[in-house]
Amino acid sequence: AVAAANGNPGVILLARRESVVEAFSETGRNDDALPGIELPQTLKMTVDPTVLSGAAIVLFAMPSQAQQEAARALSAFIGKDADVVTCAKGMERASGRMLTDVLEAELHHRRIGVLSGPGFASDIARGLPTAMVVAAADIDRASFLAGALSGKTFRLYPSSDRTGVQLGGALKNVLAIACGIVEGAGLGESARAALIARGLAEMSRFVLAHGGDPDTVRGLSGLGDLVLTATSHQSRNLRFGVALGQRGSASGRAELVEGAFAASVAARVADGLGVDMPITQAVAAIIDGKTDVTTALDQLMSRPMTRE
Ligand SMILES: NC(=O)C1=CN([C@@H]2O[C@H](COP(=O)(O)OP(=O)(O)OC[C@H]3O[C@@H](n4cnc5c(N)ncnc54)[C@H](OP(=O)(O)O)[C@@H]3O)[C@@H](O)[C@H]2O)C=CC1
Ligand SMILES: O=C(CO)COP(=O)(O)O
Repeated sequence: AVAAANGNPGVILLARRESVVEAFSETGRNDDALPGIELPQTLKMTVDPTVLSGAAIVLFAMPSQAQQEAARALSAFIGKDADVVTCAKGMERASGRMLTDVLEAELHHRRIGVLSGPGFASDIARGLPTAMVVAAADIDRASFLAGALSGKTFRLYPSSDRTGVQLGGALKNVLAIACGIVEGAGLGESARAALIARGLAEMSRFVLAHGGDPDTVRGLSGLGDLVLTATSHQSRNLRFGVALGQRGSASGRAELVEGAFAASVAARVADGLGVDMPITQAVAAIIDGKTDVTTALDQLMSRPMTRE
């Protein structure tokens, strides 16, 4: 929607359900996803995947665990010269792969980018000021994407560190859950600040182990998104964590909580790589029902002292 609002001609939203397209043509809105928000009149919507063949930029905006399935289903329709950009914040649960690796494996020979950073969909769609980052292996491609998608209220910074940008987005969700747990359990705002700072150190180590730039997570994707989702109740990850902290242990979730997937994937991958990620490990153990909040906190606080 923001790409259409920014004056790009021919922006098409490919929906899965005919009912979404019908509702949009009647109301000019998609109340399922963005209740009450008027979408740009220049936006077109369809369920016909053949529209992808003419697209120069294809944004993959479905949840992380659906990206492979969607790529497989849509691969034949996407042109060979298209830039395909994942907007999801996660890692593939079964394999532990980064989403750029998932898309590269499915969409041979297309350029795969990443869009991430602090921005609630409803804020962006309402035209509130937002700054995010778009990464491509080639910085010139990232600059092209930033120029094509940015507008007066939506500012994209180009980056060539796809690894740092996407892992920042995936891991901040885990830390937002941790901050929610701290809030729900009434552990205080000092504890939240400590989690943000130590969580950022975990992110850096994980990014470095994947060959990315550890400094990337101090930018919009990473610190920026963590500040947003660790403090705003608009965040589904934060709200999920608050409920966990109030109950003391895990139970079901009604909406998409990407960090609940990312916690166990990142914990498993970190174990395999020998990367120290105590907060992520604790969140994964609480969600998987292997420990409770009180025990996890005791373990975090009794870890051997190390230099910051
Ligand atoms: N919401 C937000 O504020 C932000 C979200 N993100 C990230 O974007 C990603 C999507 O989040 P969000 O939009 O909130 O999630 P939603 O659960 O709202 O899903 C988004 C869309 O994905 C579609 N979808 C689900 N499964 C599939 C599939 N297998 N194939 C094709 N399409 C599918 C859904 O279609 P249908 O409607 O038919 O179910 C829906 O239209 C997440 O990784 C999230 O972290 C990033 C920044 C901000
Ligand atoms: O990533 C987001 C904003 O940057 C959205 O966060 P939630 O998925 O926690 O709602």
